[in-house]
Amino acid sequence: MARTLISPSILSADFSKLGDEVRSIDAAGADWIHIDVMDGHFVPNITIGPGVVKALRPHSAKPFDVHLMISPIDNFIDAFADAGADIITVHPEAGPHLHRTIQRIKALGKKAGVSLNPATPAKMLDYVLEEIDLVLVMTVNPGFGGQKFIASQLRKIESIANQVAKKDLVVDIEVDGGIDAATAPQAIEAGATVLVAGTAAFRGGPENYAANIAALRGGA
Ligand SMILES: O=C(CO)[C@@H](O)[C@H](O)COP(=O)(O)O
Repeated sequence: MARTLISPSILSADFSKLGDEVRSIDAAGADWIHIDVMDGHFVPNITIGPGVVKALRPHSAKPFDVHLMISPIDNFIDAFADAGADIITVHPEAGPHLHRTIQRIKALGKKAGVSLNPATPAKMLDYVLEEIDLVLVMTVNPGFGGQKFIASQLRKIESIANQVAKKDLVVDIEVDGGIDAATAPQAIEAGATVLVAGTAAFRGGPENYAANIAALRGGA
C-alpha cells in the first residue's frame, strides 16, 4: 500500500515568519506544503495572495499544494501558477465553468484538484473525475483552522475512492479539516491518500514538527 502523504497547512504556521516555518515543516518531513488562499467572499476569512506564494517559493522544493477558496476563480489561476503553485485546487461553486477552469490549470502545466465542501455531493465530480489529479474532501466548512472533523464525510471519501478504483484512475484523495492522530486513520481507512493538517502539524513550534508529522503517519 502506498505511503500516505502529509501536506501541512501553513494556515496554522506563525505568519510573522512564514519563510522559516515553511523551511522547518519541510525539514520535518512534510511531503507537500498546503497553502490556503481565502478571499473573505467565498469563505469568511482572508489569508494570502500570489505575492506571498511567490515569496515562499524559494523556501522549499516540495510541491506547493494551493487550495483556492476564492470566487470568481478564473482570473486568478494564472497568477498562482506563475507564483509557483504545483497543484491548484478549486471549488465547483467558485466559477461558472469548472471544466474550463480545470483545463486552464492543466494547460499551465499544473496538477488540477477539485475540492468538495461538506454539503457538496461527490456527484459534482461525475463529469470531471477523469480530468483531474486530486479531489480535496473538506471535513470542516472551509475558512478556519482548528475546527472539529465532520465524520459524515468519511462516506464521501469512500464513495470517491470506489469511483477512482472502478475507473482505474490515478487521482489522489486529499482530506482537510480536523485531521489529527485520531482522525487520520479513519480518513486513510476510508481511502484518503493525502492528509492536510494545520493545528496538528504546527502544534508546539518547530521542535515538535517532526513528531507531529510522525504522529499523523501513525507514529511511523
Ligand atoms: O482549508 C482549511 C480551512 O478552511 C484547512 O486547511 C485548515 O487550515 C485545516 O486546519 P486544521 O483543521 O487542521 O486545524
